[in-house]
Amino acid sequence: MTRHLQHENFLEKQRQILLELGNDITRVREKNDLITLFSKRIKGLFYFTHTMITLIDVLDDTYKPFLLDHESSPIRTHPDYALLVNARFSLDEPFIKSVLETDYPVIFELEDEMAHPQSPVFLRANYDMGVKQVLMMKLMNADKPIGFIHIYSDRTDSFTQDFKDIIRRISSQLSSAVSNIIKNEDIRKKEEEKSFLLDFSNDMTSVRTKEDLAVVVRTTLRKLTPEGGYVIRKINEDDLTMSAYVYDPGTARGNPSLLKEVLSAKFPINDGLQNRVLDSYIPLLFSVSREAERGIKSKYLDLWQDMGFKTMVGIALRNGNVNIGLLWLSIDEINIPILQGICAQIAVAMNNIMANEELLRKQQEQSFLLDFSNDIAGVMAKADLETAVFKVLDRLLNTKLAMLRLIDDDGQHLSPYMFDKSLFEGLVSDFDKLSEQKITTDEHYTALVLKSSGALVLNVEEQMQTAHKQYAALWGKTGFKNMYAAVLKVGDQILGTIWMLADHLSMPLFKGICAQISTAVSNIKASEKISAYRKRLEDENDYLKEQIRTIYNFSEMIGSGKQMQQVYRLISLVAESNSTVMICGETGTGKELVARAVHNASLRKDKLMIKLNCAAMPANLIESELFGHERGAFTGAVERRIGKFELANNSTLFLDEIGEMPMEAQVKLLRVLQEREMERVGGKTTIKLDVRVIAATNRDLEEEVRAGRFRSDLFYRLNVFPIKLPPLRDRIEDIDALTEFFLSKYAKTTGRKVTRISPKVMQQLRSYLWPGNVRELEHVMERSVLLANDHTVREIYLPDDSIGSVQLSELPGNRSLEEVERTYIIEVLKRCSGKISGTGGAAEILGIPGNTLHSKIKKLQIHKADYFSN
Ligand SMILES: Nc1ncnc2c1ncn2[C@@H]1O[C@H](COP(=O)(O)OP(=O)(O)OP(=O)(O)O)[C@@H](O)[C@H]1O
Repeated sequence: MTRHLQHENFLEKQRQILLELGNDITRVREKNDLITLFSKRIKGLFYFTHTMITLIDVLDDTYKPFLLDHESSPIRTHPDYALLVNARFSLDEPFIKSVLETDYPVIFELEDEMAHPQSPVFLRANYDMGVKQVLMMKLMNADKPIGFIHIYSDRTDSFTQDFKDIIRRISSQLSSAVSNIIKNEDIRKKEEEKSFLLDFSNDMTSVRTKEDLAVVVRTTLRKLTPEGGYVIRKINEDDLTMSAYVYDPGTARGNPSLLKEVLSAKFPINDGLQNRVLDSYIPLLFSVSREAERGIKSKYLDLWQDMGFKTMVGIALRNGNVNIGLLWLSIDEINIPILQGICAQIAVAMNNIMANEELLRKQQEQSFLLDFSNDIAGVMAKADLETAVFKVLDRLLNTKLAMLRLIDDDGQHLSPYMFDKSLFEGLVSDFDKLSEQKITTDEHYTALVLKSSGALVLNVEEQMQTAHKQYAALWGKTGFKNMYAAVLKVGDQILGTIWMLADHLSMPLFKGICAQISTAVSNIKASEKISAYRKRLEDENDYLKEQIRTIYNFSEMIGSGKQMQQVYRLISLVAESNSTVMICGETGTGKELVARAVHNASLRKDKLMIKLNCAAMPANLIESELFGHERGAFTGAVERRIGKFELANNSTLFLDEIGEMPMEAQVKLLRVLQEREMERVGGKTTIKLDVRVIAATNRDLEEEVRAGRFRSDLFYRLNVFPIKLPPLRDRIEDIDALTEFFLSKYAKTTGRKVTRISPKVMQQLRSYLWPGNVRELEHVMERSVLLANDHTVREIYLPDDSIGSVQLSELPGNRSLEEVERTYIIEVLKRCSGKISGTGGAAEILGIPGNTLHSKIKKLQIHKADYFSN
């Protein structure tokens, strides 16, 4: 075959191969097919060992392997092969620059290149594996270099002019094929990103809690970086620091105590690293070692180094424009859209979780406060408050009552009221002494809390650095981080201050607890005041009872004559029984005294005897007086009133002047005496009674019964144990003793030193008839003591000397007592010009109540004509 023919054949073959290569290139879908097909076809024409296509990255002025002809590459057994495949090579060195400068293929002898240290390392690897030459040509797209085709040969004469021509001719086809592959890869990558984010977004819809979030984020990030670790840090309430929120150290193994420390620490936002992430709108990639070299001292950097994380990407987590935290992820390569997509969704989820947590916290706080309010509602004593407070603090966990101080009555001082003794046990030797101290409202911390809006929180460590560290030093010893203080007040009234130690306490919860303690303290104080007041009343009551007992002492009944001896005997007999006693006797004979003597000698003596004067009550009121009434029982009954019967329950009811009781009331009284129970007027409930009744009258009740003015059945009910008191004129033997008794009694009460009575006066006293009985004698003596000029009573002032003496001298021995009384009353009435009661009235002179005089007038049938006639 001629040379020419040979050449023609070669050209034909070349055309054929180039045509096939063109077809191949248009069909290529898988990027590595391109290089293998290319190699195969070209190898049909020329000799070479292997080829490679590298791509330029304009972002960092590098180029990196893109398509590799693995199978035929002699360097695939080279120890650095794996590194080289993933390496990036600088565009800023003479070797590659010479390729970029020309539109033609360039051939290099590797032997020569080994002399240039700047030449890319892949040349050295090829050289090491016996490669001698390399043909390089840039690949262009739209007038811009996008990469290079490398063809290597282990011979020195492979790259002939024909070879170079062919490469130059197919370079544009190769370029567009590479561009297409890049475009396709881009599209596929975007689709993958989309479906990745879609999957993530689907997973995120089920996230409700921090724990859910941790699971979804871990699964997703593992897909991006199977071995990487991450931490999501949340900005703390102080807006100055960040703490770990959700994390996963990945497969890295680090120092566990360092990990624990970093996870529980608060890191300042402005640490030179985190602030850069928060300020950036795109994810930032950091080299851990470079940042450490730059002088960033954060502990988490030490941890990353310890865990072997080389590069970390930081992405801000934002809600709208507000930073809420950041994500640190250990990863080598960053895919900005994916990371931004993930972080946007994490931020939304975190926001929802935090809102949920806040809602839950509020609900928990409310139910907590409700429980506390139930516990504290009925508290009326300090001990109960103490129990309730310690119980609530126990439930709060790690919160202690350091001190509750109350403002003294002077408004200037505060005294300790309550505190947790166990808190300071063993910390201060003389805490008891310290806790007893009163402080003033000017004391630094007290003034601080009083000036506050109601509550404040003090950082113990910070306070220990201040000039006022006396208390802070003590707080510091307890180990708690914060002191929570509040003013205890109800309305505008400040009651005191409260101090609680805790590491963390929700302010709304603390305020809620303090408000309830305030109410309880105020209730306790009020209740203590009421108790003190009641105690005083009880003491006064005891004193009064004692007084009454002394005044009306059984033993102070004067008179030891035969008749009075009999009376005493009857009193002793009946006292201890519960029998109804009926005391009869003229006015002033001492019926009430006897009634009290019976009561005081009875088992009911510790209770007050209740007295009702039946004559002094209008008939229409006596019923309500006896039985009480309900509100609205009748016009004027504006509120419920307790009647004498109810008051006398378990004691004695003394019904004085029973003979004057109106008939209607007599019926009601009878019913109570029979049934021992009653209802209030207008009331529906029956009240059981245990009342001992003592009645007294100066009327002849049997006569009253006969005359139809007193119910016989009631009379028999009352007249169970009658005691009849003799008139004074029938027991002249007692007059001396009584006179002596009243003399000393009134000398004492008036402060006059009157000690004796002249024999003349004594004689007068003995001979007087004493219509007003002992009461009259008592009054006479009271007046006489006041009028005496020296130590001796030399004159007495009887109502009217003339009456007494005249009557005495004129008294015929055969007149009945009634007649004498009648004459005497008529005389007195005459002197008073018919005036019966009131000042200067006959009743006053006679020393008897007006009603008694009225009854006597009626009984003795004294008519106006008798005393108005002359
Ligand atoms: N035996 C006595 N010893 C000392 N004081 C007496 C004695 N009897 C009566 N008195 C005194 O006389 C006064 C009148 O007594 P009291 O009120 O008990 O009489 P009364 O019979 O109930 O009178 P009236 O029927 O008017 O109610 C009282 O101050 C009482 O202390």
